[in-house]
Amino acid sequence: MLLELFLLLCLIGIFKFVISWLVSPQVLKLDGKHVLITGGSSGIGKAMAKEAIRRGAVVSIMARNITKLEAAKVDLEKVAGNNFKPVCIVSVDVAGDYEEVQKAVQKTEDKQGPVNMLINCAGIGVAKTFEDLKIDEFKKLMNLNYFGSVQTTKAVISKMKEQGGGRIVFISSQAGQLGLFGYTGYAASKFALRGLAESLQMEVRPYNIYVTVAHPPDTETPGFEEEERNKPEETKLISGTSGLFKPEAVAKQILQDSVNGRFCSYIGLDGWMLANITCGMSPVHSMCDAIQQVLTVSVFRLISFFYLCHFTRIVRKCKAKRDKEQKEKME
Ligand SMILES: NC(=O)C1=CN([C@@H]2O[C@H](COP(=O)(O)OP(=O)(O)OC[C@H]3O[C@@H](n4cnc5c(N)ncnc54)[C@H](OP(=O)(O)O)[C@@H]3O)[C@@H](O)[C@H]2O)C=CC1
Ligand SMILES: CCCCCCCCCCCCCCCC(=O)[C@@H](N)CO
Repeated sequence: MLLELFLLLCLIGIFKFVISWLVSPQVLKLDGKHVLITGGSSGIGKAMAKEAIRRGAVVSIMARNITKLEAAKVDLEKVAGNNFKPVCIVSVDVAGDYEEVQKAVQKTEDKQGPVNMLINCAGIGVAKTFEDLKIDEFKKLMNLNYFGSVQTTKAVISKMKEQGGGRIVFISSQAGQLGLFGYTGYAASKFALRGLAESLQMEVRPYNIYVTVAHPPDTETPGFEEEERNKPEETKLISGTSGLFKPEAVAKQILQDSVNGRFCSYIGLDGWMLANITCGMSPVHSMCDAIQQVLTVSVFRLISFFYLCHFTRIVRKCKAKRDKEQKEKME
């Protein structure tokens, strides 16, 4: 009995030691730090810019449309109140020419100093069946959602290493954790970010740089409204299980997770389950997270069968409904 207790204590000790060695990020104080946000003129990116300003950061935003950028600048500068710091705006296509992206990043650094936190939020959601998605749409999704993030990250990483630390955030999606109806192009582009982020994290950890991949559910943004217009019924119903969130709540969570140096950022109950079930071999943030993952993976896998059953039924029902409608039309 005593020996068993001793062995158990030893095991806990070793576990604790391993985890503490795996990660020990310090919380990054955003006050006075330069936060650069791609896609910062709308939706989640704009909400993140607001949250960063509230925390005292110096903010730059990049997007293509200059009118939207200027309008966002006015809105964002109101948030700061007495603590006014001008927001730097730069118009650039993050999925375009790499030299242009480099120049754009340089412009923000000339004004606001070296980037302490990069948030890759420029992206687009397109929901269509595999058959309906055009090859050009597949390419556009990968080009913007994946390569866009590669380009801006590449443009900041060397200086961030030299500075001795920082944060990189990739905005993926819950559709970057599981594939679902309508997202053959979109989910692939978001899954790609995870491979990039895991590999990059291993490379840059010795430089005190922490990478975060955020997996938001449906969020009420202009981009989401646009995506909803011709979204298949199946995608709407399946995504709907995770609910619809406010950009402010999503942004707050992601920023908090990034300053804490967490690899995975999620929100909501489904988000929590998905984060645990898809943890794979991603970096672990704390003892608490490690225990949660070890204990919940198999239970959540079991629960996932019920979700999958539910999704299969949705797909079958929608097909039956469509077949019936088509038959009625023919008659
Ligand atoms: N809303 C949702 O339900 C969810 C969204 N996400 C992800 O969050 C991110 C933001 O989404 P959301 O806030 O809804 O999107 P919005 O459409 O509201 O905002 C997108 C932003 O990205 C900018 N942008 C788009 N294309 C480019 C480009 N080529 N170069 C530079 N900037 C660009 C847009 O400005 P401009 O057009 O002027 O360039 C805009 O500022 C996306 O990556 C999306 O996939 C993830 C999960 C859920
Ligand atoms: C234990 C198992 C738990 C399983 C939970 C499953 C929940 C699945 C919901 C998937 C939602 C996908 C939303 C994508 C939103 C998005 O990225 C677009 N709106 C972008 O515009």
